[in-house]
Amino acid sequence: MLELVGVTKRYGDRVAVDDLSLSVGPGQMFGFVGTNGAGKTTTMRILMGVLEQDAGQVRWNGRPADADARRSFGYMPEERGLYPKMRIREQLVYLARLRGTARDVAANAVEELLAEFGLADRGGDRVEALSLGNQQRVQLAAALVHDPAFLVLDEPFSGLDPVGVDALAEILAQRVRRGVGVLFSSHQLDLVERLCHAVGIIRAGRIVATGTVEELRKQNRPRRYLVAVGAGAGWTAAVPGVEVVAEDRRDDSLATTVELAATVDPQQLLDAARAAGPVHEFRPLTPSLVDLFREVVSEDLTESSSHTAPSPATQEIPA
Ligand SMILES: Nc1ncnc2c1ncn2[C@@H]1O[C@H](COP(=O)(O)OP(=O)(O)OP(=O)(O)O)[C@@H](O)[C@H]1O
Repeated sequence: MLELVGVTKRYGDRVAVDDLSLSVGPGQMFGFVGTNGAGKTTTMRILMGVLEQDAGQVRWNGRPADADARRSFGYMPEERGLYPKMRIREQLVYLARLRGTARDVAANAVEELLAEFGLADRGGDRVEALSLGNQQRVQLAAALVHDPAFLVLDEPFSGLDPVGVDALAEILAQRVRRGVGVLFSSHQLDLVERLCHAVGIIRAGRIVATGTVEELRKQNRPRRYLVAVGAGAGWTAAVPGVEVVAEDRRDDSLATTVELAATVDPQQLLDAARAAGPVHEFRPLTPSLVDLFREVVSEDLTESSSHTAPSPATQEIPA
């Protein structure tokens, strides 16, 4: 189990990570999402010991994470870090050896990984001879080469084509099935929603929502329904606590998106719709992670910016 407890990091006056806590269990895939400059990379660097936090703690299996613990982690840093002139096979063996893997074990692991990543015939090439997407695969292989117990991946899917995304997702899923915990950042929210057991949304250095996507949907969120009725507008007035969010005129009906107050039973809404005219469609609207993300990152921006000390030259603008 990996835990961050109350981690805070400042760069001068700027609070990049603010009292951040999260945990990722064994065999859990955790998606770390947030707007540009929200603090994801800083958090991951602290997790790996590349940066030191000003307050808080990184814990691994119930104890403060030390160098040994971190050696058992696999890391794909934002700045990447392959040697462009070095041959791929040689480089991966070297990185595994740095992490304490015996030479023959490393050599076998590298051959397996090259095959897994579809690079079996490129092992003798220099990194710089590969396409960017393939360099990315080698970078991921480098994070996996010492059979890590935990993976920290900064934007591992960026730059991969859809086939590469699926291949990497499967490689990670295999590790997860073997009990490896994975924390990765991504701006590809559809992918995060598809792959992750849990997500954490970070805004201005703080976790503003965390849990499964299903849990995030339920957290204090008004329920929305789409109702298409062969009648004019205004029928929703019959049910107190129903607010019309959008209306869309169709050939045979008016499709109304409504938000229900907690007191409203959706059956009342259906009854009112049927009383108004023939009901062509009636369904709850499930927000995607993109919808949830937009909601939580756009809430209370005035409050979120108040704990940073903005400098006009460097201030990030939340999306
Ligand atoms: N070395 C540094 N010196 C000063 N400020 C920094 C430094 N590194 C990061 N920051 C600031 O800390 C904040 C968090 O940055 P960080 O790179 O962790 O965000 P991020 O969520 O990874 O963003 P992105 O999605 O764009 O990669 C930003 O405001 C950034 O400008």
